[in-house]
Amino acid sequence: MSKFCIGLMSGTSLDGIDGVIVKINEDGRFESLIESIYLPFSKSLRDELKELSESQVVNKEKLLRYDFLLGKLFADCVEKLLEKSKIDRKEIFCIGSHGLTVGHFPSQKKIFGVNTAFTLQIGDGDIIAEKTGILTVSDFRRKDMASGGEGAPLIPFVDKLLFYRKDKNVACLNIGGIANITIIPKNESRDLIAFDTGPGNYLSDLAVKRLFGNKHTCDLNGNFAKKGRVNNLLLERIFADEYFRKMPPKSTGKEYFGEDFLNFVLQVGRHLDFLDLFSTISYLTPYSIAKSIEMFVEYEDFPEILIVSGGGVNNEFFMESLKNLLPDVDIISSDKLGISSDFKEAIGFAILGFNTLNRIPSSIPSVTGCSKPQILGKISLP
Ligand SMILES: Nc1ncnc2c1ncn2[C@@H]1O[C@H](COP(=O)(O)OP(=O)(O)OP(=O)(O)O)[C@@H](O)[C@H]1O
Ligand SMILES: CC(=O)N[C@H]1[C@@H]2OC[C@@H](O2)[C@@H](O)[C@@H]1O[C@H](C)C(=O)O
Repeated sequence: MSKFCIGLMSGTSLDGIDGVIVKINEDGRFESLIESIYLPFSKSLRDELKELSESQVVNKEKLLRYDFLLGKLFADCVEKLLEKSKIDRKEIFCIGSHGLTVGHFPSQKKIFGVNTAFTLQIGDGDIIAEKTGILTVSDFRRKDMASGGEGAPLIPFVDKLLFYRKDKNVACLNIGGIANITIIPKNESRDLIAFDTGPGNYLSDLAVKRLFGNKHTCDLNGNFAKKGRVNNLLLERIFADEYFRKMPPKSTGKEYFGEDFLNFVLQVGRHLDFLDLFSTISYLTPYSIAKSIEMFVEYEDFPEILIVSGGGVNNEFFMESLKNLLPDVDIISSDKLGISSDFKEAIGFAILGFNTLNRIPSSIPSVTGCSKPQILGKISLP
């Protein structure tokens, strides 16, 4: 019998909460999207979350209170989903909640002789379970990290489930705050490869505000970027960043491709016209994605189709640049294949929650570098 599951996601763009109700069959296969909702954060909440997730100095009390606050906002999102869908909460098998990442430090650092690496997503699962009365799985990344993995990306499991094809190598690209890809070889005996390619909407959102004023929350449809000309010298200088040279598994975050990175680019490109400067910053996203895919040119896994999701699908400059950079790849939005590009990750966390409760491992060693496939997350009983 298939089951209703709820997925909740709040990503690195800090724009709001995506929530879905999906139907999953007993083998763990996605059947259909039943309901979806997007709850944007207010401007002042965004600013607080930005401070919390970017500042090096953490206000302990603020961190803990926001852990609670987000738990409550995620629970509100569940209530809205139930109301909209008219589904009784007793019919929901589980909630899978990603939370909101406030820190992600996957590279090893020795403290008191011990190698450490960890990640933190807030929006406590206990609060969600208590307020909704529904079994909740949260905190998905830490078990992977505990076994030596990067803790990200986790959606590749879902990408394979949704998009695997026998006849073609497929790549799934999500352009969220950070961009990431999953390469799914048609030859099932080959390993899945997935990693964060680098910047995504977050860097573009920061740059648009800095260069064109705070009234802009993003580069709507890529309109500013389309007006400028990419400066190749600046592009090569910023593409020289060591993250782009690293081999997968690798993951990154706003700590890396955020304010500090933007300050560096603005400093190096200070002599440029604002539109050209912005176009170049923006171009770094499709350029680094295309270069990541080109790495596979010599391999049998080179993707013939690129299925794109995430808010970046709406950025025409990103999409047009990708098409020019990858002329041999068929680039389509996941919407064309029946998976909402806005809600793919929320759908993913509903599936990951279902996996946990069915003891299905969701992390993949070839993707995150964990020592063995892990059953992820923490379970909060209602
Ligand atoms: N019409 C549009 N034009 C340009 N950009 C857009 C448009 N609509 C959404 N975006 C971009 O998409 C972003 C939100 O993307 P998304 O919801 O995929 O991010 P996320 O889930 O926070 O990211 P992540 O996958 O990194 O966790 C916005 O911050 C904005 O930059
Ligand atoms: C630590 C963290 O929150 N990482 C996110 C982030 O946003 C995109 C990219 O960086 C990806 O690695 C990941 O999210 C998706 C949902 C994932 O785990 O697949």
